[in-house]
Amino acid sequence: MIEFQSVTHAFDDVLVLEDVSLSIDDGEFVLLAGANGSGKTTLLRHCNGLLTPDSGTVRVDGTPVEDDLIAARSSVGMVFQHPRDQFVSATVGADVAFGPENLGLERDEIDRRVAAALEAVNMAGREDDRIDALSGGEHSRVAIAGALAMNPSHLVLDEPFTGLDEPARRSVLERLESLAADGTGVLLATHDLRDVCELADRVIAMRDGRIVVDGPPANALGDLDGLDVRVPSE
Ligand SMILES: Nc1ncnc2c1ncn2[C@@H]1O[C@H](COP(=O)(O)OP(=O)(O)OP(=O)(O)O)[C@@H](O)[C@H]1O
Repeated sequence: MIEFQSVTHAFDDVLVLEDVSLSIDDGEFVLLAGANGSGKTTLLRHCNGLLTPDSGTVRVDGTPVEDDLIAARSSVGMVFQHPRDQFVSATVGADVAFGPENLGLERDEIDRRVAAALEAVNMAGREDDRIDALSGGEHSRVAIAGALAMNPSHLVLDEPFTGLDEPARRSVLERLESLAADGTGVLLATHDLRDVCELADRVIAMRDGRIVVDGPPANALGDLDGLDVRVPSE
C-alpha cells in the first residue's frame, strides 16, 4: 500500500501539495486527474522519495519512504514523462534488463522478464534496437517496459500514453489491468480519462495542490467539471 498522510510540499514558498491524504491499496487501479500544474507530478514524485514532504508522511507498505529509500525504489516502479533522459544503455534490451540485473536475477529470468515487458508495450523482439534511433513514442514504451520488468509491487505512471499509438496504448492498458488484477497497485496520472476510466477502480482529481474528487469512476466523473479533464462522452 502507498499512503500519503497530510502531505504538504512547496517550491520556493509556493504551496504545490496541500494537506494531501490518500492511500492506494494493493491491486487498486487509480487514475489521478487534474489540470496542468495542479500537482499530479509532484504528488507522484513523493511515492519513491524523489521529493520529500515539507510536512506529513508518505509510507510504502507501512515504512516511511525516507526511512528506506532503497525499499521504496524497489517496490514502486515509476514511469515519468519525457523518458529520453532516463536511459542508461545503448540498446532496448540492455536498458530494460538494467533494473532486473541490479536485482541480481539469473540471466534466464532477466531475459524472460525483458521479453515479456517488451511484448506488453508492443515491442516484442526489439531488444537489439538502438535507443537513440527510436521515436518519442517508442522511448515512452521502453521506459514503461523497464518499469514492468522490475515486477514492482506498485506502479506509478505519469502521462504514460503521450505519444503512444493506439495498439501500444491498448497493449499497455491491458497489461496494467492484468497487473492490478494480480495485486499490483497502479497509480496513473492523466488528463484524459477516456478509455481508461472503465478499467479504473477509482478516480482522484486535484486542483491547486488539493484532492478535490476521490471516488469510483461512476461517481467521480460527474464531479470533474471545471478541472480541465477529458472525460468519456455519454
Ligand atoms: N522543481 C520545481 N521547481 C519549482 N516549481 C515547480 C517544480 N516542479 C513543479 N513546480 C510547480 O509546481 C506546480 C505543480 O506542478 P506539477 O508538475 O506537479 O503539476 P502537474 O499536475 O503534474 O502538471 P502537468 O499536467 O502539466 O504535468 C506547477 O505550478 C509547477 O510550475
